[in-house]
Amino acid sequence: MSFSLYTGLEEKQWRLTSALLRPLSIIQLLLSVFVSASAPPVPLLKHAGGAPQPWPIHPHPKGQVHRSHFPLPPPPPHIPLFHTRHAEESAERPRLVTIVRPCGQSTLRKVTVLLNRRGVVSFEQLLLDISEALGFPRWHRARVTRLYTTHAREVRLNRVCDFFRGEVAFLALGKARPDLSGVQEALEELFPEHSHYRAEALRAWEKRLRPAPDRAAKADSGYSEGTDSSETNQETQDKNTHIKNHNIMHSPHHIDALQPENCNSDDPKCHKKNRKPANLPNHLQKLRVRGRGRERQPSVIGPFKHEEGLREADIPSPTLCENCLVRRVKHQGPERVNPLSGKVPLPPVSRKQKGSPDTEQEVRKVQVHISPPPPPPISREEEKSVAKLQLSDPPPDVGQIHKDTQQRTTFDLPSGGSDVTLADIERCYEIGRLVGDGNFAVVRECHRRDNGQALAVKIVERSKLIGREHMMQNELSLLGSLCHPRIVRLFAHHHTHTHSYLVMELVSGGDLFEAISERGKFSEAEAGLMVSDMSEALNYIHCRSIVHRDLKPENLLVRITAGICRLKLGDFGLAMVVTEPVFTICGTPTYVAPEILCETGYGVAVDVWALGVILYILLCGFPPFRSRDRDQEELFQLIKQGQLHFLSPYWDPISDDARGLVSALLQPDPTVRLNAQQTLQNPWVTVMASTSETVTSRTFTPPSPNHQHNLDLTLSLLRDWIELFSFIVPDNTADFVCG
Ligand SMILES: Nc1ncnc2c1ncn2[C@@H]1O[C@H](COP(=O)(O)OP(=O)(O)OP(=O)(O)O)[C@@H](O)[C@H]1O
Repeated sequence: MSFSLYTGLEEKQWRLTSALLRPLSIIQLLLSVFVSASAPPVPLLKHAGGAPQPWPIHPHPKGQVHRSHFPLPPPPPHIPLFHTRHAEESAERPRLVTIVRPCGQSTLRKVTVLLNRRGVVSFEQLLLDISEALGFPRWHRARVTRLYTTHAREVRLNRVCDFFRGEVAFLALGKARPDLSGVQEALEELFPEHSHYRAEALRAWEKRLRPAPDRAAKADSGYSEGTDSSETNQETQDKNTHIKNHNIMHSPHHIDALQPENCNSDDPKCHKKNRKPANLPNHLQKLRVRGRGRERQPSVIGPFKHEEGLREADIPSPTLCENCLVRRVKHQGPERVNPLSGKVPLPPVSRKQKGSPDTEQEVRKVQVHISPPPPPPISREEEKSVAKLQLSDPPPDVGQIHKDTQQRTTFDLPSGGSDVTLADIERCYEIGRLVGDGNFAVVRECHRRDNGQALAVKIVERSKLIGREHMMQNELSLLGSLCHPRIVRLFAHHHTHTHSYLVMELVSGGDLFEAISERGKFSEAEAGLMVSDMSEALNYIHCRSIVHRDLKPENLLVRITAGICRLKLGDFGLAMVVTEPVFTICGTPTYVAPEILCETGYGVAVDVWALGVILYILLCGFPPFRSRDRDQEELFQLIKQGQLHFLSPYWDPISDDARGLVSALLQPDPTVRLNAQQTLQNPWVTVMASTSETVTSRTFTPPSPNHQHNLDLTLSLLRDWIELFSFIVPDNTADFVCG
């Protein structure tokens, strides 16, 4: 789902909204207001439908980069960078973090704190504050001197951001080497119901705490008694454990990082995957991918510009269990004992606040929770739902579906309400690595336990949808009713008390946003094929009077065939059936059509506008409408004016036909704009698409038994390929996008 405009809201607003509905949030709100008093207020814009909707009129002063916003081309000074908030990924967003301190023979200690990045003055201070929160003042010999992720990765000086990313649980250690049983106990405390996850984490700890027969091996273990071990040890570790290092550096998910067997280091696919984790925060993705060997525009980096030493793999990602942790913390009423912390979250502990008597009082109030409350008994209803889940129809094979697009599969699974538990879902699906995340959901690869079929599961935290439940319903009812090769298939959906799980076709090539981030721009042939794919999908839904309303690269999933991107449309959170003009303002700023902004009523043509914006980006690497000062109001003015410029030199090599199509799609008047079917039939699209498809299919010509013949054929195809592309895009290799 996407609520980019709806929910480009400031943290405080979101918390305010949520707080009306959840008692704990009121406390969180107060805490976050307390810690982020410097954040500017954001006005609410009147929602066309009547209800006020949050609308981020002012750009975020910290310059955070929204995933929907591409890094803009650096050379011409008149092309600016612009950003909006991305509250979920914001490092400025206060984080609820649970920290457990294994204490050897004595009982472990645990605390959940609400931390704000802005309040952290230094890493040392953070350690001291956490230590104090756990009941170990700075003079105590058992004070906290090291912090580790649950998978044994040390949080170090230059990785303070780990604390403000997806990880929500950490282990705090002192100078003494911890024993494995203590760690195990801590993990049990954190993840009582997730034995598999615990086992993974424990394996990582076993490696980390491996006995050190000599100095080198000790360094390799990553834990030493010294205080300056981290960097040196890490370096040694990097050198000594090649495979592990390979995975740690590049794995998109730290569970993978601990499973070198999952990745064959000789497999180029594996290398590619590892090179750019799908779950990397967007601004860092851009930073890493596009910054290779170039000077970067500092503002692109946003709040992370001071963390240049950061590595991709250093960014942890949330895990299923950790999501559950967040969920649990969030859903406890303040009067109830928090199963993780034993108390409601504390305000951030920082040097700034430490002096204030209030904060110190809060810190002293920390009560250490030793044992988790017993799990709630499984009700009869839940038992029934397990049975239903297990007896449900299996999702059909994806290939089969596309052979027969008429085929419909019904899933007699519980939907709506709290019908199943996470344990039920885990019994049916093995939920694995993160493949993507959005504002409201994380998407993970999963496998059906009965037949091993690989699928994707989109996990939506329901609390994030408060007041927007209809968005989920849209996705379920509309996407569930569609069956087209260019549209991601929804197979089933399950709902627990707190989360919704949408089981979908797995599209393993990432999304178009990542592809653009990696490639910068595409040849006309590739762009033409992608436009053809998008138009097919749009034509299919528009014929059913469905408007997507959030067509953007993030919602286009990629399947790479012979190096060529084929697209599938996903995320129908904003989709709706349109029978008369719609006035609701929604979408994503870069792609929003002028008629949406003008509030004159709109229809399916808004998707075609977005298609035009995407085509423009595909061909040159930056969007057609850009605000010089990252001012969203200005951006909207530019969109409404609809004056299109094909900037030189970026557009110089691009054909008139391509430009013509861009202009026809970006017609401010929707009645003059091409529709999806006309786009599909556009001569440039048909030629480019067939060119790309021909090259793809020729590349896949079945090999002849004659090896030499095969070799010749490959070489000739390669020559064709090079000639073809150098003819279409003479400067195809030039990469001028945002270095
Ligand atoms: N079926 C799938 N297979 C593989 N990856 C997927 C799939 N569906 C989604 N993803 C990945 O997960 C990301 C987030 O998914 P999605 O856009 O549906 O979430 P969201 O929270 O609704 O997003 P938004 O930020 O637009 O609201 C996508 O950008 C994509 O990279």
